[in-house]
Amino acid sequence: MAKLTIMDHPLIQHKLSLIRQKDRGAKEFRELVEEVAMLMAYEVTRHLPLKEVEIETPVAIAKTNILAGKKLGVVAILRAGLGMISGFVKLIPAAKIGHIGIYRDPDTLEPVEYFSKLPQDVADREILVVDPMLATGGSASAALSVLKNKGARQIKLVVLVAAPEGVARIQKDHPDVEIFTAALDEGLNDHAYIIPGLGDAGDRFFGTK
Ligand SMILES: O=c1ccn([C@@H]2O[C@H](COP(=O)(O)O)[C@@H](O)[C@H]2O)c(=O)[nH]1
Ligand SMILES: O=P(O)(O)OP(=O)(O)O
Ligand SMILES: [Mg+2]
Repeated sequence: MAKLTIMDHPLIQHKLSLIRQKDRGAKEFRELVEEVAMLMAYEVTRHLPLKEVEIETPVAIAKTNILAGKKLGVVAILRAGLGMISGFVKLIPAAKIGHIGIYRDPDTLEPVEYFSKLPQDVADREILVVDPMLATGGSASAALSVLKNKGARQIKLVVLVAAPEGVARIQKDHPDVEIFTAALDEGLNDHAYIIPGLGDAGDRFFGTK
């Protein structure tokens, strides 16, 4: 079963509380999502392999560590996932970026795919899929299937807020995909919005409602 990690770093928790507040304007919302995404990128890359190299400091030769060069990709589920990309890329500038466009049909709540553009070598990269909200899990499950159909095998899912229903869906459909979230909320309302959640992340980020 997919492992679930709740990122309880105090800075992540504090900033998420600010993001959740309904009167938070789009400007601050965007800034905070970027900051939290950066902190999450820091946590989710803890396992990256290092290699020892020799460098010359102003004082002496030092044996020290650098990243071993594992290839990474960050894939945003549009639109809301776009908001997390800049935070990830600030910490992992060499990562390639992919986009998968999915919206939820407002009546059926089923995911509707409308776009996909991924790095060509997606199968050779560790892929970090980002979307602020994991509600029913339909969107993330569909995005993970798109990636697997293109050959991706090492995938992690990174969200700001998850509902237990969404976690269960990913653990059932994609038991190999580790999930990272800043919060595990109570559940879903009748329109499949996360309670208490933060509303529609895409609309809040882009100011479309
Ligand atoms: O509270 C919410 C719930 C969902 N979203 C948006 O929907 C998808 C995820 O929904 P699933 O039911 O898991 O498919 C996510 O991409 C968000 O864009 C939301 O913003 N707020
Ligand atoms: O999942 P949705 O329908 O909320 O899509 P978007 O991220 O474009 O708001
Ligand atoms: Mg939306």
